[in-house]
Amino acid sequence: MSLLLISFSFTIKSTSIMKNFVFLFQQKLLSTLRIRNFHQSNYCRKRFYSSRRVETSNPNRAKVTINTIQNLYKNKEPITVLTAHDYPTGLFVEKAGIEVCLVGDSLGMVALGYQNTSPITMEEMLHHCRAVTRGAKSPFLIGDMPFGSYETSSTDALKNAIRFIKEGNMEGVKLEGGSEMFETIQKITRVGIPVMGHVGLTPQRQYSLGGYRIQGKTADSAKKLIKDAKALQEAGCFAIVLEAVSEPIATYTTKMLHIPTIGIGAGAGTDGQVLVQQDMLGIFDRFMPRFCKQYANLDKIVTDAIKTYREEVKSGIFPAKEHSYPMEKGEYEKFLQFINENEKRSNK
Ligand SMILES: Nc1nc(=O)c2c([nH]1)NC[C@@H]1CN(c3ccc(C(=O)N[C@@H](CCC(=O)O)C(=O)O)cc3)CN21
Ligand SMILES: CC(C)C(=O)C(=O)O
Repeated sequence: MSLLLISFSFTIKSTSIMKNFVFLFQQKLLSTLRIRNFHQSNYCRKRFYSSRRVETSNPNRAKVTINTIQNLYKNKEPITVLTAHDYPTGLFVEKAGIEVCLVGDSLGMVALGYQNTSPITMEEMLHHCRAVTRGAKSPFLIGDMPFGSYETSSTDALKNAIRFIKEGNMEGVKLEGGSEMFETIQKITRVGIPVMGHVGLTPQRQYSLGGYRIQGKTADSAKKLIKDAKALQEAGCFAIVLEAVSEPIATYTTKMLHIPTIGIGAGAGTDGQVLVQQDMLGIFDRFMPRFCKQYANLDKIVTDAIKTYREEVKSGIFPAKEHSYPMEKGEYEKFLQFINENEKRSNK
């Protein structure tokens, strides 16, 4: 028995010695690999990537979750939302510290040039959602359900909402409409997909609204808006966009609800604000709603830069020496000699 115990403890010891040995070996291997990787990456950068690297992520930002949004709301801190439609615009949202990134269907107009938001498809939206998430890592990500993807039945809506999560890498969806969307919103939120409601000016219904018209200007229209907002809250929305709504009614709705309202053209009384990125940067040529503040005139900056490039190519200023690649020393002479000899041979 004791012999058995001794041999048993010896086996344990020897396996633990073996384990230690393997561990040390792994550590050594890892450190060598790390050094190799370090050399390799430096080597790659120097030898193969002559382009300059730029900052691609924001390590100082914590991930924004639905809890962060609820905390902002509780603490009465305004919630900032901005649209993005691809990698660079997603990266701008990331770097500027915006809390919620909305891949809005307005991208159909501002990025794809459609006349309105009606034609954009699920496939187009998902393609843009994926691109945005490569740039916007920290913000809470909301995908906008396109016209026709959620109205036909609550099952269709749920299927498409799930596609936004699985194929678009989104964390929630937004859909337009009021009390008539109750069942649909319930169905989506019950499987754990956060839904952002959207009332007031609902651009997907522009034909029945008679165009992009401000809502909640009359008592009757205000009554309907309030009823709709309440229904969205009851259905389980975590927030509601109030678009182009008269300021008093947007403020009233905000006070009435216990979920945050995100305004666009709804005045200063909402819990957060959302703008279309191209509008506030001055790169959308079609219209500029009164509610939008233009924080930059990128159209002019970009067009001027491209004009200068064109002029410099025409006049020979670009490319300069620093934009060109030299050959290795003495190699061009060698090359010329080869050409000369070849010519002599073919002339014979
Ligand atoms: N680039 C862009 N920005 C947006 O804000 C936006 C889109 N696209 N596409 C979808 C909807 C359409 N939106 C719009 C478009 C125009 C007006 C507009 O011109 N409104 C008039 C007031 C009209 C009235 O008095 O009823 C204005 O002068 O602001 C408003 C909202 C908002 N959304
Ligand atoms: C304007 C915002 C709220 C939107 O719905 C969009 O960008 O499509």
